[in-house]
Amino acid sequence: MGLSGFRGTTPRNSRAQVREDHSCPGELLTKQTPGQLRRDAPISPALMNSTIEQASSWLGVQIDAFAGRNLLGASVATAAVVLFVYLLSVRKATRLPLVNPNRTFEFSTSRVRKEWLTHAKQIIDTGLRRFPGRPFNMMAADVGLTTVLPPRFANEIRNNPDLSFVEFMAHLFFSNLPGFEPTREGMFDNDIGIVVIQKYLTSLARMTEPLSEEAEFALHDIYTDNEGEKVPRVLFLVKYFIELTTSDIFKKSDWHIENLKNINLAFVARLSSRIFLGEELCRNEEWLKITVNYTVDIMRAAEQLRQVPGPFRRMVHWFLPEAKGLRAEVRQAGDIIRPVLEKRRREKERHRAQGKPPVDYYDAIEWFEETAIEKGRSYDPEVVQLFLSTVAIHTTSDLLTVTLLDIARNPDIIEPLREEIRSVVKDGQLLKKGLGDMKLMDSVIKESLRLKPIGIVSMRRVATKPVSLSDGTYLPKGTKMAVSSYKMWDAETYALPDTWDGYRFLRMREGGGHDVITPHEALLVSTSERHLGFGHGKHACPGRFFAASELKVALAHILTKYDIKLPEGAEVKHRVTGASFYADPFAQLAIRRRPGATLGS
Ligand code: HEM
Repeated sequence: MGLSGFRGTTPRNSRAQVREDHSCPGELLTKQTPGQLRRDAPISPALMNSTIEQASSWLGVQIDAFAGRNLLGASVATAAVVLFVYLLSVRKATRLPLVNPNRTFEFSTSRVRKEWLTHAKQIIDTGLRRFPGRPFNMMAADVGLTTVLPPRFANEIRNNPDLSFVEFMAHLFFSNLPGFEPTREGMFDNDIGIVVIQKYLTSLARMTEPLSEEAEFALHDIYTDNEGEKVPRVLFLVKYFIELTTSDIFKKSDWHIENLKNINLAFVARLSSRIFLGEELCRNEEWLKITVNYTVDIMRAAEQLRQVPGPFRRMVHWFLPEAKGLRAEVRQAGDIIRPVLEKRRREKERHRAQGKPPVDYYDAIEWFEETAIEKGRSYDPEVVQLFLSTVAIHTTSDLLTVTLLDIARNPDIIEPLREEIRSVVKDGQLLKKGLGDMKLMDSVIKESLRLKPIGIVSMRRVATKPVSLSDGTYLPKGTKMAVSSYKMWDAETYALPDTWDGYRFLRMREGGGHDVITPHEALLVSTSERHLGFGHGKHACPGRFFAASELKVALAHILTKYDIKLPEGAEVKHRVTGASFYADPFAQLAIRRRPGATLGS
């Protein structure tokens, strides 16, 4: 994709630019100057190919190419030098103890990797216990050998320009393959995706009203106005008759039970889409399906591709059903978004010609367009929108689910929360200032994120240059690393760390409590090594301000309009898979519309 001279939306046929040569897959990703990344520039093989598998596949391709020209001897010598340098760096990296090594005579890491998927938390806990306060290595199923840093290193590494989130993501997903483009979008400092989040999705004053309006509509559709059990009409009549004639054996239940994760995904997709795509598209069923499914599908496709040896991935992805599905979703997203964008462009043109002021659209379709014009670059509207979907929808709905479950398990907090909501809603309206004044709600969400962040580690990075830590640990170029999140559950940091306490961060904010956090750190959007729920430092989540507002709007509507409780005997079991930590996908919530209730009533 050319970067000079704005050419509007990238034409369809130029979207999937797959390089057909056999050069190192890492060539598409590199640093331009410290802190400023760009694509399309060459990169040394050793930088990206940090696993033996990738290094040997790259060498294999080079040898084939040279052999064809009778230069086998020279290429083998070159290969030997590259391999030697590579092995040297691996040796240095492996000087750190490995917490989950292979058994004797076990030559493949497949058992260890499988075990990591189901027991990563225990593996990391073992490492933290065996090597207290010191970095150690673990073999991870997703990106291979990973150095785990204790939380005390979070501050030290947080703004290090030689530790790249970009390259970590490139390892995790296959960003250079068609269908995966959205995972590439946010990776570069000058990408319009990041710019739009930082510039527009942080100015929340105008956003509160449309979010709140959409919450009203979406709850009606998704949480429903149902004040009673969903019963087929005929059965209902039978029941009604029996009720009239007998006692209350069939007494109509006024609660309905829902899979919380599913309804929250649908709800958050609606709210987010209102801001990302505007009123016209935010209720488009096809789009809503894609915005929810694409993230899950990309994970599945990446998982499948990880099973394929490096050199074959560029070919295999064309036939892999999961990767085909991704390409179809990107195409469909384009079919939905491009006509709207084109219509707006024509309208702008007409207004310009007639000397009228442009229509004031307030959504990310418009912000991407403006930012692309400012930067003089072309872009794919569906790719940038799917980028937003991947970073925003599942993360936010996961936290909404966890928070609602925590509230349902601690029902004493419901009335104080409703009281707070009542105090900030003015004339039935929720404004940005009101969100800021929801201090108990802020504390409640932060507490739920503390106990169940999206990962058991945070700040996953790749070293783009050798890095030495303050304790003398040497991290060679290519080292993949993560910071342990254990301080979020540590008794030295938080009193009764395993207990959900909705008031915890409110007390800290007001300067009380025994916990060692400063009042500023107690805010939901603040990050620190003691709360890595949104990461920390240069790559801390830039969408957290938007997410915090969206969650407060969502919860204000839900809690004032619905009664909620856990179904009888229900147990909530959040899940850890590898380094990811998910809200219980089967958790159910009993919901009942509060008759006549409106926002803030
Ligand atoms: C409750 C919801 C969310 C949670 C828990 C969450 C969490 C995170 C975490 C843990 C990181 C990694 C930070 C690091 O490694 O230091 C991250 C990165 C990121 N998040 Fe979020 N996030 C949420 C919502 C959002 C939303 C709504 C957006 C966009 C609108 C967003 C955009 C991003 C982006 C673009 C990055 C990468 C930052 C970079 O490359 O520098 N997130 N998020």
